[in-house]
Amino acid sequence: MSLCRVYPRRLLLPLSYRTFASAPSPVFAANSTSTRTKAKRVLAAVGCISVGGLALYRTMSSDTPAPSPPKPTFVPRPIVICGPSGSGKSTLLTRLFKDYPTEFGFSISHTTRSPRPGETNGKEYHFTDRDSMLKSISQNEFLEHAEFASNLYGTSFKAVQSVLDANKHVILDIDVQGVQQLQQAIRNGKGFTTRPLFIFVAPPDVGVLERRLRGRGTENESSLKKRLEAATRELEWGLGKGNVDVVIVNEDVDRAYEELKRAIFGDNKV
Ligand SMILES: Nc1ncnc2c1ncn2[C@@H]1O[C@H](COP(=O)(O)OP(=O)(O)OP(=O)(O)O)[C@@H](O)[C@H]1O
Repeated sequence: MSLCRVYPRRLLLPLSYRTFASAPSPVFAANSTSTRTKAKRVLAAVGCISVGGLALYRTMSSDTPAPSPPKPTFVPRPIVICGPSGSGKSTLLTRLFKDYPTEFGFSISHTTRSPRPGETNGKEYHFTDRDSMLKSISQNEFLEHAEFASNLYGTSFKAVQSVLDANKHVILDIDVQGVQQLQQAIRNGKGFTTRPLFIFVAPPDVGVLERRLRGRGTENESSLKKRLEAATRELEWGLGKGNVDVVIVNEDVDRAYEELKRAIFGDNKV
């Protein structure tokens, strides 16, 4: 289903680098009653209404007070950032959260990987063990989950909800497998609906990616190899036509950050 058939143009965010040729339909999966209930809460909070199994973003009503400048104005919408490990997602998001502390909230993923030096449980990730995570997944507590470099990663409904409860636009930093899973569920049209903005952050090339990952000093040779192998597949997918809404090539970080803001705010960025 074409995105533009579902959404009147005025409801779409301004995007740079649009690749809408086969953009996923804006349907959000929920596969159990309890999951559907949670999904309903999530969707209600992001300002979506369900129309015939599809979602339309609620526009600002006329009595909604206009945001006072210089704050950016944009339709509330989940933002999904993905891209190879080391491409610079965290670097860009750290800037965004610093510059817009009240607008955005990070959906804190769960992972079974060990914390890196400086990471705190409940801040960068909810660090957990495989058995607990598998149990939660089987109880439909996760919006998406995937295995990457021998560790599980996932986004719980609760993590998304807690950002929405704080009245912030939710940002998900998830790996490509998680995005593919989310998009597949969306295409299956199982139930409740929302359509995130999908942004792919790419390195200039894999050689640069390797140097950055080595420079970060967080990987051993084995995990580095897995990340680089995955990167090749992920790049093929991310740069493929229509898989995401926006591609940002992070060569110069300042320029990449400008592109990120343009993708999110259009021309309304401060
Ligand atoms: N444009 C850039 N130029 C040079 N170095 C960069 C640039 N962007 C990011 N880096 C550096 O590259 C390394 C990887 O960046 P970052 O940790 O943000 O990647 P990531 O995509 O969040 O990785 P992961 O998915 O593994 O968390 C960091 O050391 C960061 O400082």
